[in-house]
Amino acid sequence: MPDSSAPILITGAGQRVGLHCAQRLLEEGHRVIFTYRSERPGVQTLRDLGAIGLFADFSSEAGILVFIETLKTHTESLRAIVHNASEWLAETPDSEAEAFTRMFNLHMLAPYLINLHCGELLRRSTPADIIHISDDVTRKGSSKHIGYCATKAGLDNLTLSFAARYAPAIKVNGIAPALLLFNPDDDAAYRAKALAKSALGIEPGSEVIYQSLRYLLDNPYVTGTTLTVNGGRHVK
Ligand SMILES: NC(=O)C1=CN([C@@H]2O[C@H](COP(=O)(O)OP(=O)(O)OC[C@H]3O[C@@H](n4cnc5c(N)ncnc54)[C@H](OP(=O)(O)O)[C@@H]3O)[C@@H](O)[C@H]2O)C=CC1
Ligand SMILES: Nc1nc2c(c(=O)[nH]1)N=C([C@H](O)[C@@H](O)CO)CN2
Repeated sequence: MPDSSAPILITGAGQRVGLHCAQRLLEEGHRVIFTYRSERPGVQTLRDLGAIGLFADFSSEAGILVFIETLKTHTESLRAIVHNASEWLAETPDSEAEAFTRMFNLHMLAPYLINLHCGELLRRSTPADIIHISDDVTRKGSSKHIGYCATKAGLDNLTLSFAARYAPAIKVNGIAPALLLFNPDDDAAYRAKALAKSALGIEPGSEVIYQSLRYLLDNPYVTGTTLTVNGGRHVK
């Protein structure tokens, strides 16, 4: 059974992948602290399961720093930090810079500042992990989500730097998924096109990320690695 004394922090867990992973961590005996930006049914679900929910908006430096201070009033240690919160924004006319800045803050500045300011909380747990949820698309770039892809690529680089900085006390790894879950407004044509991009051709759902998370949490000899979970897009 995992050591349930130090909680796991997972960001953006009010829905979809984050909610699923938080629920699975709770099922397996971990204490969980999660962040949410919007009040959703999943937020109450996690509270009812005993998790601590903290509001956080990582779209600005101020919001990130306020969260860090709030977190430290709720725990003196952390088993792991899972940086899951994300926005998948395409380029839209006249809002390119605003969207880029939001995603830079969310995908890079928040993990950077949280990792730096919470290193001591992680050092009070053995083992200790940081896990960045990135995106397989960083392998080749994206013509339609340029800012998203660039900021996720920056997150991949943070994995390398923090792995070097925090070894051997804290393992730092990434998970780079391709399609996991469609969004409600994805039409049939989009869904067929997306499924055709991978060798395995499925919409796997959130459990494949929990399986990857479990592997990284349990394996004492993996750091500085980003796991590709992409259905074989790279061999298609
Ligand atoms: N879904 C997929 O197919 C794929 C997902 N990924 C990655 O996997 C992870 C999980 O994906 P998915 O579950 O679809 O993610 P979502 O798009 O559902 O986003 C997760 C959460 O991030 C939170 N969030 C967004 N912006 C902010 C912000 N400024 N401050 C704080 N929280 C914020 C949202 O909170 P709220 O709802 O409270 O506003 C949301 O619930 C993400 O990192 C994503 O990039 C990678 C490839 C494919
Ligand atoms: N924060 C999010 N990031 C991503 C999402 C999402 O819904 N939220 N979705 C995708 C797509 O599924 C893409 O992988 C399909 O090719 C990517 N990132």
